[in-house]
Amino acid sequence: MKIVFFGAGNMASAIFTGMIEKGVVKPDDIYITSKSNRVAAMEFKEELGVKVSYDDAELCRDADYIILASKPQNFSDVAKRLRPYLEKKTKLVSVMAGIHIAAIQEETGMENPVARIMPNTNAMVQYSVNGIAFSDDFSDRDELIELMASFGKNVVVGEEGMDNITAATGSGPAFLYYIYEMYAKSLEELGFSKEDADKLTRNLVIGTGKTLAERPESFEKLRTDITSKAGTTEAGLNTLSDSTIQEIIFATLGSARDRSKKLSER
Ligand SMILES: NC(=O)C1=CN([C@@H]2O[C@H](COP(=O)(O)OP(=O)(O)OC[C@H]3O[C@@H](n4cnc5c(N)ncnc54)[C@H](OP(=O)(O)O)[C@@H]3O)[C@@H](O)[C@H]2O)C=CC1
Ligand SMILES: O=C(O)[C@@H]1CCC=N1
Repeated sequence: MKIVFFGAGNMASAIFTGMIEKGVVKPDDIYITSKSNRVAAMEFKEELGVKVSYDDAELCRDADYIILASKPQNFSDVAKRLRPYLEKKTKLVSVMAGIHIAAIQEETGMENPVARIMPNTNAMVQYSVNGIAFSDDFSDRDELIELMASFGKNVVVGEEGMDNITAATGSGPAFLYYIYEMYAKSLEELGFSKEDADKLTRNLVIGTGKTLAERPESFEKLRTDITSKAGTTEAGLNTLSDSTIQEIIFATLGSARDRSKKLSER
């Protein structure tokens, strides 16, 4: 198997590190290339044993998958690198937000099979949530689904579902980090030192995440288990649910989804 990453940034490295750590591909099967940051690429070569190349003919030769992992605005440059050498049998897998399958086929000029995937940075700890949408001619879908299962849980959607997935779980970790940031800031306001506020918030989140991983009960049940009649949790929740938190979250996801749609207007 030969998997080539065009882009070796946050998302690409989260994916190939996840795949290698789970052992579904050998480091030797992975080629990476970047635009200009050769130092970062060489560090991955040293740490993980992946291959680094800037020879586009070598990269494209006999590739099973080419992963498009640049920013959407750099895609035209990537397509320019691919066009002279891309082979018809190679499947393209795009991580880029908001670029449609048809646009990828048009820019690369070959109409290769394309899958759009939308993971998140939790791929680094093998806990991504991945949306996947396939072009009609994409064969052997299970192989890609299995590769992606090495770094997260998969949800196959139609291409029209990708804008929502991008908002919900692609950008999702950033929304949650922002909430944790505000939680820690509030702990500082209560009087904790910055260091303790960070430690308390971080471990609260880790512990809650581990509980969710182990207990299948609904969010509501887990919440009510903690809420004593006329106790502290109830008092806090009365304030939390009085405010417009669901509306704020819904509006946040809506803005992210709309931006994903806008990015696809090329
Ligand atoms: N970050 C996230 O949480 C998520 C990101 N995505 C998507 O993943 C994609 C990448 O994002 P992210 O990893 O954060 O971005 P980064 O900026 O971290 O990485 C972008 C990479 O693309 C490389 N690149 C740019 N131009 C070219 C080129 N012409 N040829 C080859 N490589 C090139 C860059 O190389 P160099 O460093 O040399 O410039 C860099 O390695 C985006 O399209 C984004 O929509 C999807 C899900 C989640
Ligand atoms: O912010 C972005 O556009 C990308 C897509 C999802 C997460 N990061």
